[in-house]
Amino acid sequence: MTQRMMNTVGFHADAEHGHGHGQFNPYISSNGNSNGNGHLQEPNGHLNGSSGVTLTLTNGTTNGNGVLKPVSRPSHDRRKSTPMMPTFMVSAPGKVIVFGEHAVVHGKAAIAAAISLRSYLLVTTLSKSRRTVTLRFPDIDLNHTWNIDSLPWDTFSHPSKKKYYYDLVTTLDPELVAAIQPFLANISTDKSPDLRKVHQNSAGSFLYMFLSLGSQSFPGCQYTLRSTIPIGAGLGSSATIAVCMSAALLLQLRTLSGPHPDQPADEARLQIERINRWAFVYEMFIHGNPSGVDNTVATQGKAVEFQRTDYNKPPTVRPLWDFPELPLLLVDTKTPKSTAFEVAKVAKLREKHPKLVGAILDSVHKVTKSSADMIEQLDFDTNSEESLKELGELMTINHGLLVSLGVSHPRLERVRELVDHEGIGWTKLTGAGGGGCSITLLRPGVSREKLDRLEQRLDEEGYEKFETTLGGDGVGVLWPAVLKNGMDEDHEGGMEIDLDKFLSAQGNEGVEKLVGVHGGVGEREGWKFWRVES
Ligand SMILES: Nc1ncnc2c1ncn2[C@@H]1O[C@H](COP(=O)(O)OP(=O)(O)O)[C@@H](O)[C@H]1O
Ligand SMILES: C[C@@](O)(CCOP(=O)(O)O)CC(=O)O
Repeated sequence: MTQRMMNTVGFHADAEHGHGHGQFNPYISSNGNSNGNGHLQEPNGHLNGSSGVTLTLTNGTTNGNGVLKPVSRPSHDRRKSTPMMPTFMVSAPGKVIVFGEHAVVHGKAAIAAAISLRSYLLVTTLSKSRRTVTLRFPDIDLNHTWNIDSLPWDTFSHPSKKKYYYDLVTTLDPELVAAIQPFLANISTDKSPDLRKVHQNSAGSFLYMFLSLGSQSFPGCQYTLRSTIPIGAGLGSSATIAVCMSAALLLQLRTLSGPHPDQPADEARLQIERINRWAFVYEMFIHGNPSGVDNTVATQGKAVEFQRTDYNKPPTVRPLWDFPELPLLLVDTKTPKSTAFEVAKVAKLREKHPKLVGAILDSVHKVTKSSADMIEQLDFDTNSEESLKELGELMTINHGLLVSLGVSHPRLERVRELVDHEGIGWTKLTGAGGGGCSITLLRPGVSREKLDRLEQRLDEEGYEKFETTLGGDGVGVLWPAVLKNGMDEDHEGGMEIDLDKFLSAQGNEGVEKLVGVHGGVGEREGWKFWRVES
């Protein structure tokens, strides 16, 4: 029988959610109206922007579990101070592109699936008197603090520039990018030029989003990120950070409803859409010309067919609910690459040979569409050699087309060669190429001996093998940051995740054990997700 991943990951009856600590509710203010979708409207009929939301929500109180409850007050009341937000956490998954990378940047279709490796962002609100915002990204040795009041709010809030949380932003405004530059100048001056550039890029993406969405009244806070995804390996690490940051800021601004157990799928979809839109802005700053597929999968999770034909419009995203649990081997070449560089290389090649490269991109598109059709056929069976062979052949073709676009790497070709030599399966690069990761669809019934031999060779040659499942949940929220993790629990059976614990968790295992969405034992109580699967 065909094994379908959707049965194995992340699906629980709603009744299991919403108990324990911190459940979100749509926040309807006393003077704001709901538009029927649980979204706030200003009296003038417009949806609130970030500043509007801050205003209308300052009358919320918590129920002791960090759940905000709307409280009515007459409109002439003095504005009261916002109760301090509990420390909370957001998380987003990495991805593999199964078909269609690079072609997707040029308007063709791609299929991508979420993986179980994830990024985790802890958001700590500071006391009212501390007017600073800090990025703490220990994985890349970045720790930088700005004074909130010194940031260029005037430039970003000018009526000709101001953007709201519901806006679709498809290009970066050069004037706003320029306004940020002075605030990047003194970052990591003691680090190597390359690392400094990475830090400035991360910080720039953050500031662009923070200044676009926030306002000067934003509380002081610290954003601490840890990730179990290898950086720059083609598994969408940057998109996970983009999604975590977007979700965190939108939650801080209280512009999101949910996630909560009885949330209608349509409403959940809208929240996901909003998070995704701002994650795309972050990605634009990091990569220049992203397709949006990475942030879409990191937000929505599961597996999707994605296509963006017009960059001024949202992409077409078709969830592949029945995406099969493919027997995949994920190999990291441990060769760093730059997505921006590889994407620019293909664009240059296309400029030089428009017809030829156009034909290659069209072929990739056809491969992607054929594989989507194949996967969705009822008789596709992950235990059948025939089904896997058909899909595997499409992977081989896709890889060949990527080679002809010039984005493979000798280390990727070496994996393919080793796999082909043993007749173990079908291999293609995944992500931007130029290094990074490959995926191999394993042929059923391959002997353990052959697999061991391959693993030994890969090990000897400095490759790293990852075990991951495909199609897990998208962006998740832990509000407040309290978890049952079998460690040092309090009398209520939960453990507060504080900054020190988070920073001192040892390696990927330590992070997973402390805060992991799954923690190795299925979905954990506490983490909540926007459910869009209907
Ligand atoms: N754990 C992390 N902590 C901080 N920043 C990260 C982390 N992982 C990724 N990034 C950011 O994402 C960039 C890598 O993105 P990219 O080149 O697209 O690789 P990937 O293929 O993994 O997405 C890094 O340069 C950094 O800016
Ligand atoms: C090459 C591309 O299709 C995927 C890049 O993925 P990654 O950054 O290598 O994880 C670019 C994009 O879709 O924006």
